[in-house]
Amino acid sequence: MNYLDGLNEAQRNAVVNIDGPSLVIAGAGSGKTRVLTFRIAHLLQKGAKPGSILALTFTNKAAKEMKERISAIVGHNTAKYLWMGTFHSIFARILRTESEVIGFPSNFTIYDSADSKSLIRTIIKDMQLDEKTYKPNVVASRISAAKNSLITPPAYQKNGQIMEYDMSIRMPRISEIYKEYDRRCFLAGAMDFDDLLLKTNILFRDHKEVLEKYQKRFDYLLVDEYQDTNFAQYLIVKNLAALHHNLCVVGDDAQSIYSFRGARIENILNFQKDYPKHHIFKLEQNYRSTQNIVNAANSIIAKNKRQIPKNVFSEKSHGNRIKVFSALTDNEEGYLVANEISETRMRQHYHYQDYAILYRTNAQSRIFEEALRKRNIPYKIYGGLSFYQRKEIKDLLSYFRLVINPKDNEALKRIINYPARGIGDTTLGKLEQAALAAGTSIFEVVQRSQRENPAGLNKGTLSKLMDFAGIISQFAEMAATADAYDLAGSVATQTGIMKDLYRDQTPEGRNRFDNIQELLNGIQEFTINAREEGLPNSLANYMEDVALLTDQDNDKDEDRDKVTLMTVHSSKGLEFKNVFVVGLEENLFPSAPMGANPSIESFEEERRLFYVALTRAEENAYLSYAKQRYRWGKLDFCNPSRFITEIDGQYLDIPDEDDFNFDNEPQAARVTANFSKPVLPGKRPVVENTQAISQKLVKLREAKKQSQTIDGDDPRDIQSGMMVEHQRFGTGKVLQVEGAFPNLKATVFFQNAGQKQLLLKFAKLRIMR
Ligand SMILES: Nc1ncnc2c1ncn2[C@@H]1O[C@H](COP(=O)(O)OP(=O)(O)OP(=O)(O)O)[C@@H](O)[C@H]1O
Ligand SMILES: [Mg+2]
Repeated sequence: MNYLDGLNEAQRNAVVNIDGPSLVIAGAGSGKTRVLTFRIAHLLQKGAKPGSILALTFTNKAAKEMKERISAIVGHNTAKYLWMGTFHSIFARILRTESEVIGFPSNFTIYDSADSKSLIRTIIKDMQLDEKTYKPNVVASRISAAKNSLITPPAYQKNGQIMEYDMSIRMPRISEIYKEYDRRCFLAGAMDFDDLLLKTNILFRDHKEVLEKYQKRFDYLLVDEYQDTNFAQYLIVKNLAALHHNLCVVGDDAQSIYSFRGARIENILNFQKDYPKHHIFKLEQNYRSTQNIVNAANSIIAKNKRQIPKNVFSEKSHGNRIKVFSALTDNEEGYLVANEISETRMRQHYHYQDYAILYRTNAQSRIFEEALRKRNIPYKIYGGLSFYQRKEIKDLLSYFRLVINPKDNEALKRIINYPARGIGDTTLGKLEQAALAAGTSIFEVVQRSQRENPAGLNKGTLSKLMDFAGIISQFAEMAATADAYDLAGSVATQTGIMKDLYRDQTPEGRNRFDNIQELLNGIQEFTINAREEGLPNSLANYMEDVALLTDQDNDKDEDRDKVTLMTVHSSKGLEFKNVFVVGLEENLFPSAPMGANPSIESFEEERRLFYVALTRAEENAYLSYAKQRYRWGKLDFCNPSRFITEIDGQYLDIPDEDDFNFDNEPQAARVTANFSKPVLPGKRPVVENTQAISQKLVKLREAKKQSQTIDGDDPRDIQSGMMVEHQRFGTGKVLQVEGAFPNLKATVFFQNAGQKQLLLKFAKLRIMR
């Protein structure tokens, strides 16, 4: 079959018109990524060289899948030469080749966000600022935002608006921290994630010959998820495409969800201005989801003011309505979801991998993990603390980093005394200060110590430092010839890390040991694969892959048939047969408005995020919320999210439908009307109004539940010490009853479900006599 047969007419047009700038703008699931994939295959069929095509995707996984599909059409030996990956991985690769002209070694380290924060914290301390005022997280995100807008330290200092803002948040010295941070990264031969884009821009700006080389190399540029590019990315693409103008971008303004990381929806809106001679392609048919899901998603995104009008329809079956789960507690929400997975999997022969649970914040995963574990449902989590961020893994990786780039100060600080070799914090502090004073790296000072002793250390310490420098140098020598696996294995054993972990026979200790084994297995696999592909297989090459992993990327083969747990942000571009969008409560999703005057933009972004979540579903979508939830260590009473009420009621399956009163919609309409008006300073009509409505809904439902009092005993009869039975949690003992009727609250310890706080009027407890 010809590959073009797998496309509809609009898609085919977008694939075969290969010359000049093209914009493919279309709703979720309409085949944008497919068009991009087939367009590349088509270019290759028309004789373009694979090495002249650059495709930028949002995750490495997306790039890999795209490459596999293209391989299936044109053959692996052609496809393997394509330049395909995330912005960060592609430009890291280019920087490795070109970095020397901007003063960085080609083996520069990529600092992850933990390294960046740790360095920022050190600088705050060295500047004798208070960490309570200068919160490292806030400083880090200010620096990151500046970099994504291509604002260098000198420009930062000169920018009145920025400086004023920093004053207003009482951190007037962020500009100095930024400057020092930049200097120390440079001394350490390190770039953080944002630098990969910033330094590429600097490279192209200051070295026209380098820019020209890549402009000539890439005849064709393609970008997926263009709506989430930031200014730094936008400018790189614009510069690279300036010679041939063969730039094809695909995106959906309704799915722009990364403004907090500097993404600019304008990039897609301005494409037409930037390239007056462009072609525009609109795709309208959604191939992913049932009609019910597509219609529901359309009904909610229509409420956003700022958008390019789009028509999206599905010709798949009508499908089921979207089920809404209303849970009493966050624990019950977990239970309901796990239960539904078990039941539908059995009944409809789904696999575990056909399910995804999507939440707004990583912290919500725990409840679902517990619920799934109780039912023996296998799952995998994306994001959060990844495998590579675990202490033992980071320790070993820090050795690798130091061996590859001895200037890497953050790595050195982590392992100079691990395993313990008697080099204390005071010594390290002295070394670091000596390095800063001399404008060099800590390792350099360590090496010089024997001759010059610049840090003024005693003999015993000096000899320990020499031993340390000796091992690192020995590995560095080995690195010149050894492959990744041999070198990694030597480091793990000869440093004593393996022995140290082996000695700890507690379950956690064994777990750590296993993790290191797992890491080494991964390195072995990398080494073998690279050798088979004829690609470089040094430890430096392996580390490059690890440094550039994104949230979606830590997928392993053994993870195949598992339920997926991830944030909505990381679900972008993916699809699952069954999707649970959970935690749909005001102030959670949509998240709590920021600052005193929440902007319309930020609400609209939350709505786009919800649109992304809903449109991941192919066959069934579920929405759930809890009325009580533990957040920040205390029990909160929650209102259902406005997003539930904003969906046209005909697409929903709500347990007690009349509570939500969709046929009679003046209230919901009022919410929308207010929503589109600017929010006046000091007034928050949007928030108050919806909350009032949500509260009303909850009250209506509560009243109804009370009038039904199924089975449960009168809450007033329940006393501490009694054995009680709960419909779902089973048998438990009442530990405490507090509050006044009708709002009596009990703490109950359930044999199988653990300790729970329950509002007795909902809990329907039966006293066991
Ligand atoms: N013409 C077609 N025939 C059959 N299946 C198609 C066709 N076009 C797209 N699909 C399928 O529809 C699904 C959605 O396509 P794709 O992921 O490319 O959409 P998208 O527009 O990139 O979505 P998103 O906005 O979520 O990134 C995929 O499973 C894809 O294979
Ligand atoms: Mg896509």
